[in-house]
Amino acid sequence: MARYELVKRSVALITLTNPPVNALSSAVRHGIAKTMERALSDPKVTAVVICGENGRFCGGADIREFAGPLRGPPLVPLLDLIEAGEKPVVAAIEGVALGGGLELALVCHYRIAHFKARLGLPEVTLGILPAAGGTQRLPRLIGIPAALELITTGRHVSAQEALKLGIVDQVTEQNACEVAVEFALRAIAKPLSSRRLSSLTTPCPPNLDALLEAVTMQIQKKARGVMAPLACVQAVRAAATMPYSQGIKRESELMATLFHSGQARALQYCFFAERTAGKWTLPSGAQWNDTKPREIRSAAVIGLGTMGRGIAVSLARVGIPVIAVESDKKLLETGRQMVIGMLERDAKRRGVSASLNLLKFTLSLEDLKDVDLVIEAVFEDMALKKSVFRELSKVCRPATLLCTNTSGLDVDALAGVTDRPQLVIGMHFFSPAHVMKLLEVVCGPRSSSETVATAMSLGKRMGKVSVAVGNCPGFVGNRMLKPYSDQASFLLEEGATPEQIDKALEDFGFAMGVFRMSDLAGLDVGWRVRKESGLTGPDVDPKNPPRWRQGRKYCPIPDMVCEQGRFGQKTGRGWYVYDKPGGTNAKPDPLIQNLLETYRSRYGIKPRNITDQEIIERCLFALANEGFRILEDGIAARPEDIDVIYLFGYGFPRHRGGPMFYASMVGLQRVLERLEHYHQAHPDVPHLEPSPLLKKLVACGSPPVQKWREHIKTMHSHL
Ligand SMILES: CC(C)(COP(=O)(O)OP(=O)(O)OC[C@H]1O[C@@H](n2cnc3c(N)ncnc32)[C@H](O)[C@@H]1OP(=O)(O)O)[C@@H](O)C(=O)NCCC(=O)NCCSC(=O)/C=C/CCCCCCCCCCCCC(=O)O
Repeated sequence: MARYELVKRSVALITLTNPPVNALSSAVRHGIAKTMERALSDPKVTAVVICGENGRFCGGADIREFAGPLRGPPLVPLLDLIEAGEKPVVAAIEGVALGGGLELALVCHYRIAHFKARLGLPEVTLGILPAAGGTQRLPRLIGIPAALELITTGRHVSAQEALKLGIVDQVTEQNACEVAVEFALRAIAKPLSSRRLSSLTTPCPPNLDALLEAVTMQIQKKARGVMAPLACVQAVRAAATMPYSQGIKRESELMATLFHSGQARALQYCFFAERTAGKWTLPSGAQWNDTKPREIRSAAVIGLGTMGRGIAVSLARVGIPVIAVESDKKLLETGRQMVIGMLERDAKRRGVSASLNLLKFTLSLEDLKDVDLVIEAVFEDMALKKSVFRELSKVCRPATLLCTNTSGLDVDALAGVTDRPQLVIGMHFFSPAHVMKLLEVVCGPRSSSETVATAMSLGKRMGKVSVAVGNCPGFVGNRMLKPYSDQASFLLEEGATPEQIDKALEDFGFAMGVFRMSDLAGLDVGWRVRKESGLTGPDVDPKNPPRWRQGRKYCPIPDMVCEQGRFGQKTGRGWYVYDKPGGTNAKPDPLIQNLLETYRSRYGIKPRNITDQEIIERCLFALANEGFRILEDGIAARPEDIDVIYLFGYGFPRHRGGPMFYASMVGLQRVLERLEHYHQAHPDVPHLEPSPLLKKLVACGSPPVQKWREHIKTMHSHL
């Protein structure tokens, strides 16, 4: 796990060999300990270079080991030993030096980085802190403000920024290993004491307390309830106020508070879930690693509304020529200006030039005859979409992939009007499409494996986290949203207020509660969908009981809010009132309070006191309950896929792991009991009846989330 060679007759070259990222597993730590001992004790060796195999220095501690008992040599004494050695040690950083990888580099006396390398201490994103001396050595090297920023955010820096900050000594465009060996030979005669970071005094700003206080407040505002960044601040404070020997103890105490925490487990689960989500499998057996995607050299986007614009920008900025189509001249011109503006701003932010030459705008679908792939992003109306797909089927060459950006309509019905149903697939982007990372790739029953592979690979190329899902109304994300927001509406009926529900959800960790989020998205969107599905509006039979639709209890309060022209932020009024249309400062509105009181008295509902616990349980357990049904129906292949969709598309707090992981952390038995309790208390409220899969998992002893698949794999898959 660490190779040893003698190069240039006197330099010991130690190569970490644990592909793909040379993580510091127990075996690698053993390897480092053994090879370092050999290098330090061999009189022929005058200097040491440490590098990583396959052009990657080291991706840090082996995160998979955190779940089990800790074995092998502990990192801190091993790293202290390297730093204390009397022979110069040079880190040759290629690829990445992250977490424990950077901490390893920090105990080397010199650091040479390849110009493409990235460095950072991302432990905070895994719910822990850089506990191999990183919180003590980095501040000593680059000062408190810069170290605090890197450690509390986990941000990666480029080699060039690392050089400016003083993290590395040299950046090279050549082979970093060879440069490091030459560097090591020159370092032999130089004294090492000033290169041992643990022996340095941390350069301290005069306003240390104020700085730490400001950063703490910033963290509390941005990452409410998240523990790791706050522990990082305390560890950095120790670097500023204590000698290394005490600081490292404080670092380890703080690590002990985080290491086994639910937040650390959730965040580490998210890390792996995100990577698992890209590994799709179809019922045919075709999967991500045996199906070659087609190369997409050109694309088209139909419709330049909010979604279409964002999609066009997402394609063009990764170098794909895009033809954008609108139905009339005025809309085309507005869309053109918007797309160009967005692309220019995006390029400016990234410090690159805007690829405007890749864009073409047209009114004619005929211009799409030669493109490799089309993404339809017209109004969410089945008849309109069908007419577009019929037309595309006529004008595009037979091999063109036809994708729809519907947020919930039947992808197979669209495939059915084309001459190539196997090349039709859903690509459900989230708004704003050039910003949001999530892409639901909706596989119809007739989508070919090559089509799935191509859509998934295009998503990755656009920097999206792509998840393959099956075809059903609302797919995964929007299907689950309904039980969640329905519970919130029923809670309003029963006595809660929008601000109380939002506060409970925001205290749980959501950036915005369900009502603030609806105000942001626009209440008219859901109203239109409800009208189209006959839940409200003129199509409802007047003899229908007012709070009953399609055989279920129905809460009409959201419709009543819309009937008053309150469409959310854009109209200055929705569930809240705003200082102006488009304003963002949400204030509770007495008119909504009146509306709720009038409604309750009209239907003889006696408002009751609703606790935050009930809000969280009813909204989130109903959400997860629908997730279990989605797994049963084979619409999502694994709970990880659902969680990734909720993390990246719906702002589910990452430190809670996603709705399915959260349910497993609460305990499936408890979730089942609470759903049964609420279902008994409110038998007519939909979505509270526990799903068969939840009951089955509890009956099987509540296996961990990674094992649920074993209990559902025999079920029918729509994927
Ligand atoms: C940028 C990357 C490195 C590479 O990205 P990319 O090229 O896109 O590749 P990926 O798809 O992401 O990854 C490829 C596969 O590699 C797996 N992987 C990646 N990194 C790791 C890792 N660090 N460990 C394990 N596995 C890893 C990944 O899952 C992929 O696998 P697969 O192909 O899907 O199967 C990118 O991967 C990346 O960003 N990686 C993570 C970098 C990171 O976050 N590093 C920090 C890790 S944590 C760390 O280093 C901590 C250091 C402190 C050490 C503390 C020691 C423990 C002390 C314990 C104290 C306990 C107190 C207890 C108290 C008590 O019990 O009493």
